[in-house]
Amino acid sequence: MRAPEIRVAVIGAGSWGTTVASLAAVNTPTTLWARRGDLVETMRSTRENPDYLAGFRLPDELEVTDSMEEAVGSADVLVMAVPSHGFRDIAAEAAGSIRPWVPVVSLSKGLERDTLKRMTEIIGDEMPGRPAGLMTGPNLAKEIMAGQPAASVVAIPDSTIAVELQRILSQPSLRVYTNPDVVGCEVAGVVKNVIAIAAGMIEGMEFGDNSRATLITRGLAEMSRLGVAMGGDPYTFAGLAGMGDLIATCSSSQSRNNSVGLQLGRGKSIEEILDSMNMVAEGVKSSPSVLELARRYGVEMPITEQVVAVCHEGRSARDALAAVMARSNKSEFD
Ligand SMILES: NC(=O)C1=CN([C@@H]2O[C@H](COP(=O)(O)OP(=O)(O)OC[C@H]3O[C@@H](n4cnc5c(N)ncnc54)[C@H](O)[C@@H]3O)[C@@H](O)[C@H]2O)C=CC1
Ligand SMILES: O=C(CO)COP(=O)(O)O
Repeated sequence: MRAPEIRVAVIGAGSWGTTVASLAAVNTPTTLWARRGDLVETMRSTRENPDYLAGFRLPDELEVTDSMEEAVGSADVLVMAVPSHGFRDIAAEAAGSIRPWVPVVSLSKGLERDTLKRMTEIIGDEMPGRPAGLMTGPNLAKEIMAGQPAASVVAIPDSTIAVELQRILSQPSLRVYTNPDVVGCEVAGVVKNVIAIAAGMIEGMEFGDNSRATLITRGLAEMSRLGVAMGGDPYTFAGLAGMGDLIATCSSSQSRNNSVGLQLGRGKSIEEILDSMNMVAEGVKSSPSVLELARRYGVEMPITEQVVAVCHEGRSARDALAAVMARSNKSEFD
């Protein structure tokens, strides 16, 4: 049953923003904001987002606009679906229209390049005083849009808001769990993209299941080390936001991060790969920021180190693999 009292605005009409707006629209009045007026016109007339989700019908209830004031001015919940590199500018723009009490939920799995800030920290800077949280988990947009069974996590400190967001975003095919650990969930979403690039490289070099399982497990160790050092709950990394999303992204040919890694593993240059994509692979830009955080918090992240070397310093995937394999002997839990 619809709950007309809560109005949702989703800012950013890429594949994930369009998907989450479509989920919410079935439960409650929802407006999707896109930067480009031509895309808004196309979505209105065809009920499809051909640039990012071709072939999927948008629910009739979903409203679309390119007016920030129209989308945000009357919203009771603001969902930010903009990639991390544009997040602050768009948050600042939305801040001009948002009402003072409205919770803000980030969907983005990246860090701000120069400040190393998480998206909820940017929300705190640009829209101070609003409750800030995120939605994350193993959620490849097209599978969610297709109604395949899956689960997500909503992380926000206020449990009343968390339960309301859970209600608005849930579907018969999507179970939404709550988790109060904002830092852990957010760090997990960022680091899994970096590890997924490495998983793609493994596949691109034509290694098999043992190699991928090793990479995922050691990637989880890196993610947990950094997340716990930053104040996250260790259990978060064994959950949907951590292990769940890591497995999905490291195993899926639909993942953009995995696909970048696959092509790197086959010997393509990073410039060539990025030039051919109209979508965002957050791990490329956030890997140096993750490494800087690791140094700041005094934790080792050897896989991340190699992803940075391949994506930004011209190292080959084979040399990167050789470097991690040649590390000194360790205990599994060091
Ligand atoms: N696609 C997916 O399956 C999932 C994506 N995410 C995260 O959601 C965030 C958004 O990604 P997608 O929706 O996949 O995007 P996308 O890759 O499908 O499309 C990019 C979107 O970002 C917009 N954009 C690009 N540069 C921008 C800028 N400088 N300022 C404002 N907008 C800009 C484009 O207009 C477009 O709407 C990312 O952080 C991603 O990690 C999270 C979960 C699932
Ligand atoms: O975050 C995602 C799945 O949970 C999407 O991953 P990619 O950005 O690599 O496509």
